[in-house]
Amino acid sequence: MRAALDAARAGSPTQADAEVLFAARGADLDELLEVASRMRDEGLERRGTPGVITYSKKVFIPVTKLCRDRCHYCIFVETPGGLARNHEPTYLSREEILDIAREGAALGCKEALFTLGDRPEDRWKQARAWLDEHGYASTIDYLRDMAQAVLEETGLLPHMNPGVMSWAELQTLRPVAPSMGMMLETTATRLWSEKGGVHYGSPDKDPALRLRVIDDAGRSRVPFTTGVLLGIGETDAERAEALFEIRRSHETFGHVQETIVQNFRAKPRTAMQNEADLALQEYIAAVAVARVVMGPDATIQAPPNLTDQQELDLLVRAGIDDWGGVSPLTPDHVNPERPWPHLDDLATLTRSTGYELRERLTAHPQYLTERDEWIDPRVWEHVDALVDPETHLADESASVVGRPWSPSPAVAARTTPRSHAASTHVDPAVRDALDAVAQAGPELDDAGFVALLSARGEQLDELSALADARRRTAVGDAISVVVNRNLDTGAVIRDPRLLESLTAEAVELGASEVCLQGPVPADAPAESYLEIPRRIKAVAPDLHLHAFRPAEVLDASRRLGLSLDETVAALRDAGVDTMPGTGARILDDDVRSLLGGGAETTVEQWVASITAAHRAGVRTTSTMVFGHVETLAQRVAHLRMLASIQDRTGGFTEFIPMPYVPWEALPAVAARVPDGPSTDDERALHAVARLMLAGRIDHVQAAWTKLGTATAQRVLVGGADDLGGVLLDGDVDPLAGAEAHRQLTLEHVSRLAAELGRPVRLRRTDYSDALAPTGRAVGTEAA
Ligand SMILES: O=c1nc2n(C[C@H](O)[C@H](O)[C@H](O)CO)c3cc(O)ccc3cc-2c(=O)[nH]1
Ligand SMILES: C[C@H]1O[C@@H](n2cnc3c(N)ncnc32)[C@H](O)[C@@H]1O
Ligand code: MET
Ligand code: SF4
Repeated sequence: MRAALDAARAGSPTQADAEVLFAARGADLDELLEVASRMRDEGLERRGTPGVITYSKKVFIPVTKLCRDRCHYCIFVETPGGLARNHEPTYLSREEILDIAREGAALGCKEALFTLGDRPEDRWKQARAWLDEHGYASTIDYLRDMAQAVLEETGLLPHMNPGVMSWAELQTLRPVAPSMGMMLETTATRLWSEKGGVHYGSPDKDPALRLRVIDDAGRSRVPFTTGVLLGIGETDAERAEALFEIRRSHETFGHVQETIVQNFRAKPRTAMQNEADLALQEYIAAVAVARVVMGPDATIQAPPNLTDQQELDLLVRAGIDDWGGVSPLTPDHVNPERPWPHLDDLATLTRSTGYELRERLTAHPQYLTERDEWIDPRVWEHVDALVDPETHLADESASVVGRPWSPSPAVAARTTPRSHAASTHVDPAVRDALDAVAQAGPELDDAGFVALLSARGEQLDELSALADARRRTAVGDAISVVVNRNLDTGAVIRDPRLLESLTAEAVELGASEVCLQGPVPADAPAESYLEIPRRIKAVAPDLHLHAFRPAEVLDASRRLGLSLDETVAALRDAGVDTMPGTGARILDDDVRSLLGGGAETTVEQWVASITAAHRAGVRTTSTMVFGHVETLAQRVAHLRMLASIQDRTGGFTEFIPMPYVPWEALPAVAARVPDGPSTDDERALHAVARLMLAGRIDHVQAAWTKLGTATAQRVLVGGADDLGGVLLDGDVDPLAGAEAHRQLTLEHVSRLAAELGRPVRLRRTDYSDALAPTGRAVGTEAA
């Protein structure tokens, strides 16, 4: 205990320290509280809000109480029979939802908390029937529509808490909600997998699945609320593990805006009705442990209705800086027997502990100051209307009224007033380059293109518009997409039957392409490079095979003892149709060695294998990874090099700009370069690529797995024309592809295009038209 307290004081408790600290009592607990308090104060000081404890004035909207899970502690969940007995609806109607939100707005509430059961349509035919009757494919689709209605009709900001969300569902909800959340609850898998555990029989409570949702929210740049639920059968070691998992995800993605430490309250009529509530000392210690694990810059939230009022001061001593959502109107439907304290009482109580109660918005200040990255442009205007521009907390005097919601992120971004400085920022070099490129197109000199890459504000909008016009002339208005699946070369070699079943499934799902990623492992025969394509073609002769990057072509050439030309010809004859031109990074050897730690192919090698492919009649994509250590001039030089290869070979099908993503980089690189490029940078690069490559490479792809779908849409109206592949996961082995879990459905693609007022074109890998797939799963998302 002594060592653990010292480690906490020094700001570096290990997971083992944390485990010990949960048991602090008496003088040890006093010391822990003091350390946690000090840490919280240090963080508040750094954020410029010393002595402030926040809350969000909210209404609670229980959209549906049906749920496919059956958590033993939950009193919120209902069966269709139970709903009928209570005269409660299957889903709250649009009018019921708007009534709650309107009444909340009148009381000054600024958050609409949508909390509901997980995917009820998968378990209850009544839920499925209700959605069908109202024209919704899923609960999540209904939720998106209702959040949009709340924004338009009332101005409240939605916070989404619908349980487990897929990557695509996160993308679906992001345009209507500045923040979302899902409690991790616990990492104790046994509570889920073993009979008798509180999560037994609840598919959405698999800790591995929940951790993936939390990570996916980070990848999607969604300000995210999560936390632990204590007292449901977990041990101190498991509590420590859960907190460290939340910390790990936040250290990777930077998105955990608050960590809730929620104490289980025993409920009547649940399987756990006879379990004791968590003892006060134990709970207080756990809150303090959460603070010392998450650190001074984190927000630690404890709900003020789950602890008795006369004991709330202990939570403040334990290091919280937030009370979460508090409602002057609606009950906490998850804990309906525990009313929230009156806001005046909460303010008085907070003041008596030496702190000031202040209202915040559903997204926390640090995410609102970087709204381009964290907040979808479609809710900027709604957020701007309620935020205090100094503190980025709530403007408590703002009037909460509905505002129009534009389906297009590009339109929303253009029409939301920018700060004065941003919109009037005029760079004379950019002005000259814009004028020149409008005349000269790709003939503009390098310095001109470098200037364009730094365009911002209205000048960036002008650049995007120029590129958009050039795109329209080159390829028309359709947004193209290919139905494909990724396969990991190593995975299909390790399991000898996987390749055939994944290929057959791809055909059945309606894919026109499979893409093999990664090298043949060193301990497998080099001939696998030829055998895998042959086996794929034996199962599916019409499937397009997109396989082997330059790094793999080089590896195959070395191991097969063939020249590059011979290698490519052999791969082609074995069934390879086209090759991914990935691994180009920035075509500059200094930059490459900085990024790859020496393991990277050289520029010469990359170019040699690409041009060998082109000579053999095998077309390739071309790529770039930007926004790390390279200069703007190096970006321009990279594009020039691709253009000159294309002038010689004509072998590139498209250009795919990929923003640098720190969490996919080598740890040493991520430590050096902790952030990816800004959205402005991404828009400028796509526009410049379109202008520089005009007449040479017709297609510029929006890499949605890396950009996120909102930024993908913005670059699709700023030079790009293609969405790449939908990346089906399938059911046989959903983890078989490198970008597993990040899949688009064709429905989702249609919606993204429709929001931009553009048609979709299904293409094959070579950009010829593809037949509409008849596959069973392309239109719907695998659950
Ligand atoms: O009233 C409640 N609000 C809950 N909230 C909402 C929370 O009070 C606020 O809405 C957030 O702090 C955002 O402002 C949650 C939000 C999440 O993202 C995840 C879990 C919860 C849990 C609860 C809860 O049990 N009761
Ligand atoms: C909204 C959040 O509330 C938590 N939750 C659900 N039931 C209870 C309960 N009886 N006591 C405390 N928290 C609960 C879950 O973790 C859920 O994610
Ligand atoms: N069902 C979701 C979950 O458990 C939402 C909160 S519980 C009512 O995460
Ligand atoms: S806690 Fe959430 S997932 Fe579990 S039964 Fe209740 S509503 Fe469903």
